[in-house]
Amino acid sequence: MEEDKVRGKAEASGWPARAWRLLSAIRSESPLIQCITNMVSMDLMANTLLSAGASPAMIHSADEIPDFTPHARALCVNVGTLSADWLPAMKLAAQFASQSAKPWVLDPVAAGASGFRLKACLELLELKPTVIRGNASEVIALSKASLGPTKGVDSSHESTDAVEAAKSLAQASGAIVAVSGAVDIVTDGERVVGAHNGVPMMQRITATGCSVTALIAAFVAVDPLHALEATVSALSIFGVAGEMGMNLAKGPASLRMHLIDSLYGLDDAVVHSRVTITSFS
Ligand SMILES: Nc1ncnc2c1ncn2[C@@H]1O[C@H](COP(=O)(O)OP(=O)(O)OP(=O)(O)O)[C@@H](O)[C@H]1O
Ligand SMILES: Cc1ncsc1CCO
Ligand SMILES: [Mg+2]
Repeated sequence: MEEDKVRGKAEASGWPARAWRLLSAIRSESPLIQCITNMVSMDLMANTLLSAGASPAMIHSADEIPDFTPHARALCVNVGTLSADWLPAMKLAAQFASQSAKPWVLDPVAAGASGFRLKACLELLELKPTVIRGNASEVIALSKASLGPTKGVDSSHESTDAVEAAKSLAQASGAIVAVSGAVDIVTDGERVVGAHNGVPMMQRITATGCSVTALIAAFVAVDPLHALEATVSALSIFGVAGEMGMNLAKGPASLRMHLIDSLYGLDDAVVHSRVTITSFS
């Protein structure tokens, strides 16, 4: 009943139509998305982008960035398996994106887990990401610029614990900040919007967070002037794919497969009936 009310409110706001329009734009335009990401996530991230209709390229060598990055419609930078030799390429690609006013999205994986990682994330923040997407612990660590109680790449907090941290990070950085969790929170520092889709089993598949960050890059690529709306749409669509996939899954491994199939097969009717996005302020 409560859920019906939330869905009704979301429907009235036009979010499902917007999410469907953006997914359709990705399918028709097939934007090229450059991903510099961790080694765990490469496969799921590339397959997530392909199943949504985008064109992924996992190109991370600094030697290639001057030639390649100008051709990408958006860039995704993820520090999950960071080492000192990868950081300069991440920065170079972010600089190219920023200079050419192309959207780029930062995933600050385990930002509070070590001083090296936190410093790297803070340096990347200086290069003005369009969107930052992390779990609650990552957003809290980045917002406070301090090491945190950490379970490594997994969150020790709920997304709703990180609303104030997300708002202050958005204000300080100028980026849209997204916090994934049971409710995905998205803010520009003033407005706060939530996407209520997804299933808890998505946390049991490694790199679903990384993959939705890349999906955000694809959504922002097709609507760069509305980064908040594109970000929350991507999170909701990925969550809907998880919900549809869960209907067929027996556990995390089959959910991984069915989530990708469901993302590929999403249609107007499913998007309109399931996308649940509400404003918090
Ligand atoms: N309790 C939950 N209920 C519904 N969906 C969830 C829940 N927790 C996470 N999700 C969804 O799972 C996806 C991954 O979010 P999560 O917060 O686990 O990212 P993450 O910690 O960065 O993951 P990773 O580092 O493995 O990539 C998001 O799409 C999010 O909406
Ligand atoms: C498990 C893991 N370790 C470093 S990155 C990564 C993928 C999820 O963030
Ligand atoms: Mg993550």
